[in-house]
Amino acid sequence: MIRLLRFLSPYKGRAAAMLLLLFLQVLGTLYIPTLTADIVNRGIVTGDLDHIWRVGGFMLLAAILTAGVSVAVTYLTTWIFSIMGRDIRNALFQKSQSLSLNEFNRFGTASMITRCTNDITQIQQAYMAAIEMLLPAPVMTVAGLILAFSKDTLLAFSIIGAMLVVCLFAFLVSRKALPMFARLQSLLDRFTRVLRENLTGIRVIRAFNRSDSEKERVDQTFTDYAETAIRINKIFAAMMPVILIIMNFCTLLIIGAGGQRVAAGRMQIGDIMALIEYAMLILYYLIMGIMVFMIFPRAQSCANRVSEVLSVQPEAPGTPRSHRDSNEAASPARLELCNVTFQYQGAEEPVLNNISFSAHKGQTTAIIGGTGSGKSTVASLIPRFYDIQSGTIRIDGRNIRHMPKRELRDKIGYVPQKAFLFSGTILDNFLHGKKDAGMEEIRHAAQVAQISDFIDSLESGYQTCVSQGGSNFSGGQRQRLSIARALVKRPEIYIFDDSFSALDFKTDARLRAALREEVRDAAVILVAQRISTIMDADQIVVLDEGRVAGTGTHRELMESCQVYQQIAQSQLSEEELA
Ligand SMILES: Nc1ncnc2c1ncn2[C@@H]1O[C@H](COP(=O)(O)OP(=O)(O)OP(=O)(O)O)[C@@H](O)[C@H]1O
Repeated sequence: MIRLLRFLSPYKGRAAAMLLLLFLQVLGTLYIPTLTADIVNRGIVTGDLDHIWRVGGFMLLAAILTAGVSVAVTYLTTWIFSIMGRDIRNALFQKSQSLSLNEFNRFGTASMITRCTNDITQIQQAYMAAIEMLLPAPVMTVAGLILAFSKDTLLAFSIIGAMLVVCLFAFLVSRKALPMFARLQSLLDRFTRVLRENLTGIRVIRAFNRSDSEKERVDQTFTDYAETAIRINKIFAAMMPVILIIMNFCTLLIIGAGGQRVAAGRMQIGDIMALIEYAMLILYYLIMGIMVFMIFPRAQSCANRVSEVLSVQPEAPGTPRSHRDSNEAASPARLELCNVTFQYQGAEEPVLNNISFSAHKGQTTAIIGGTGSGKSTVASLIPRFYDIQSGTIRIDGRNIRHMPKRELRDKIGYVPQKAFLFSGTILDNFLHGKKDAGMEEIRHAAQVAQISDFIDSLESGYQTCVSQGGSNFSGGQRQRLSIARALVKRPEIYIFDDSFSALDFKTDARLRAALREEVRDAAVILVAQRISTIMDADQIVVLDEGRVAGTGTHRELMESCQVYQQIAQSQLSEEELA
């Protein structure tokens, strides 16, 4: 919690004003009982009406001012911590964008969503409660006790006695409640994860007739969360009557003992009223302070989870350099992979071993291989979604580790295996490729991607709404829209990660023909499963269990590479093979 206070620094002035006003609010709150005692002792008891009016008017003014100050404190507290929450969320989001996929996977999407939403809300609420309830507590207690002692020593000690009983009781309650708060947070993570899985995987669940068992699983998650929350609330529900009994008992004690002292002439009646109010204020703030202490561990565990993400040092960030090193010789290749070895975090062995190939401007380099041979992994290493363990990847002779990620990714148009569209309009999705793209460029990209006829046939054309993830389009349409989005960007390197798989053969062929013209200045990396998609490529890299089994053209590989021959034989007819 302390570490996150750095997010307050831009609002130091307002925070200082808030603390000053809070102090004034406490003073005002304590001043009113003193005036009450004065009215009773010197006005009511002596029948001095003037004194009652004078002090009563003053008391009204003090009450109005204190109320005004308290509104200002609440306003400032809410403003500061809402803005602070926004800033933490922004920082967390930006951090999550800068993490490598390895680092991101360590937290998981569901947990990242909980950290960005609920965790920060918990932190905000804890800070606000601390300001409004915890901070005034010591001032209120010390000042209240001083005032109580100034009225009567014995009765002031009875207030201290009540405070000790409240503290002991709160200690016993907190021992039970604190572990439950920690459990509640991890249950919330599970809750988000299961819910997300069920909502995104709804089709699979229905197709496999798993609705009932999934319903049970979701229900169990909700129940676990609800039961823990109910157990916590029960503890608090039981706590409140006990605390009220302690407060009432303290009031009775003050009235009983105070009455005897008034009868003995050692105390005035108004002092009893003041003492009761001091006792109530002290006990109220003490209880509120204790409550805040109880919600603090939960907020602390949320703050730890947020800080954990914020403090991640980017994995082997490399040193951005604007120029080539002396050992980074100018290379004719646009993209070069030299002895690249890569292992996923937590995996037992590397998925790629000593991969080397070069891709040239104006040429298509295809990557083919069996499922799980590492094709998509190669594609994801080029934009540095993951960092390699050994070897080098160069673009125009520059090691990609020495390039700022933004510069690197500006050079790349990446079309992922699973086409992903953002919610918004078709046009918005194209503009993701290039913010300032004109309509001409966009139409041209759509034509090359063989999707312009389809868009034109839609009633709202480029303004057609895209649902979350692009679910209102077919797989093939989503793929072509994703390809068009990459084309709008006009990058130096295109990476198509099995992005033609959902297209029929005719569209696939037409798209590749149009693409050849379009990408003359760029290097194209084309990952595919279908041999017909890559047969015409200038160069084909064959992967087998994370190693290069052969490199060459279709004709060369048909003669020299056994793995390629097997793939070709399984897919092509006798005629095509001949
Ligand atoms: N995030 C990950 N963490 C751990 N292992 C992974 C991860 N992603 C992929 N793998 C493993 O790496 C290997 C290569 O996967 P990759 O997706 O690159 O294969 P592929 O050749 O593209 O397969 P396909 O054609 O089926 O898409 C697989 O064995 C896979 O299990």
